Amino acid sequence: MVSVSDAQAIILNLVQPLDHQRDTEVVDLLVADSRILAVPVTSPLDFPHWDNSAMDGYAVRYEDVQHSSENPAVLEIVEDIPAGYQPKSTIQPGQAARIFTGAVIPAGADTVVMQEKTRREENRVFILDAPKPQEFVRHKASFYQSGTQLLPAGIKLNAAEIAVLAAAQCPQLSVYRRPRVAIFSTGDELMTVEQPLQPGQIVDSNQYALAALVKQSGAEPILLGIVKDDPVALEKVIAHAVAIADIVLSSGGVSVGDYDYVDKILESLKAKIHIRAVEMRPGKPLTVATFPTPSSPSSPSSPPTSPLPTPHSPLYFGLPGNPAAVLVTFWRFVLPAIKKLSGITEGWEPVFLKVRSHHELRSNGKRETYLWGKLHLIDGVYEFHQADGSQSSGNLINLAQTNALAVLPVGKTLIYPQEEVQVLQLSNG
Ligand SMILES: Nc1nc2c(c(=O)[nH]1)N[C@H]1C(S)=C(S)[C@@H](COP(=O)(O)OP(=O)(O)OC[C@H]3O[C@@H](n4cnc5c(N)ncnc54)[C@H](O)[C@@H]3O)O[C@H]1N2
Ligand code: MOO
Ligand SMILES: [Mg+2]
Repeated sequence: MVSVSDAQAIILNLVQPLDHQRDTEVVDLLVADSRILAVPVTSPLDFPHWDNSAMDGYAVRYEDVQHSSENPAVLEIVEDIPAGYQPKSTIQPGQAARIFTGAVIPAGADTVVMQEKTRREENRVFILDAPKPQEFVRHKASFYQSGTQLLPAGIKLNAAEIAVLAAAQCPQLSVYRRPRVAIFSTGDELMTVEQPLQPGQIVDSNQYALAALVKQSGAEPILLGIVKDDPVALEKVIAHAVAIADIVLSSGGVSVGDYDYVDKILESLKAKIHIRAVEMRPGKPLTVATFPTPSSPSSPSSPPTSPLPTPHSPLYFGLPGNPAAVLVTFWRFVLPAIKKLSGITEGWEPVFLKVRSHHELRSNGKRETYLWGKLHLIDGVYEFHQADGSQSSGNLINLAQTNALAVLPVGKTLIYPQEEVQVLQLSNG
């Protein structure tokens, strides 16, 4: 059994990020949000493109107005310059141009006086207060110099990056393709959400949970359905899954029961098993394996998803079947792996915050324990509230609305109310 931190290190070490040449696609800017930029972007444009005004007011020569606080300068207005127009005149001593925010500074002027510090009389303006030299001029290239790197590869495109790319006139971009994550559930007791349940049967909620988690991570879920606890059926699905996906997630069948076949089949398919159990609760029986190359081509009876180009090295997670264990192991281990695979160059690891606990929190101290609940903001300070009801890994119901997991390290059995506790903040919260 490995510790949680060793498991994280082993897993991240196994992840081969997508290739910046082979694993990319071109997308329109309007649908590029949340994608990962695959090539650095440079622009032939300076930002600002030209000296422009930061205020509505008057473009002036500083030397004309420097003593205006004691003795207001009176300047002749020679031109009106709204945003979007190229000025025609060169401002001479004793002259000014009416100018508006974002408009091009005319030649000869070097300073803008805001409107509120002036008085207008027909085509003359009185400067009532001396500005600072070059005040309210946004200088050409002062935000960005053309030809230098505008955005690096490996970043997620959110609203700010999309705005930058739009301003730099990039209507299309090269981004990493979405990682492909195959998902299936194992168990004779499992039914889909539409099927009537007979005694002993339950709904395969893990498939739905994992599909949502994978989609939220930016990856593409490939749903392979429910597989019976039957070695032949399992072997066929696993072989297919590793041929078509970057990451495979199965749930169930990784403990020591007579019908827990996943590890044996991975071995028969020549997978290398790196982790069989992790010192955590929930989530102890977690299998992590790699397939150096896809073990077989896509079988004819499988869904029509084309194989990934070889070589690719799929990473297999055999998640425990208990519903809480599935969510916790996804958040703790699978999500960082998807992030690293996706081409993001940094920040794959989970984010832990130190907050105070509202309640007493308990663990048996034997495994690193993850308790689910909610972060509340109390007077600007986060407080962790454990979910009411059972923290059994078979209980899915009180996981609804979870936005954080409190973490009690091995050996820690009790956290007092108001004591500090580490929490894993969940991005879906
Ligand atoms: N003798 C031992 N028994 C168990 C151990 C152990 O160390 N020794 N570990 C326990 C822990 S901890 C966990 S977690 C589970 C993991 O079991 P498996 O991964 O083998 O999963 P299953 O046996 O197939 O199912 C466990 C449980 O989860 C329900 N389940 C399974 N799949 C789904 C699904 N897709 N959707 C909803 N619920 C699902 C299943 O019905 C079982 O109730 O093993 C413990 N046992
Ligand atoms: O470790 Mo298991 O996931 O608690 O039920
Ligand atoms: Mg089992």
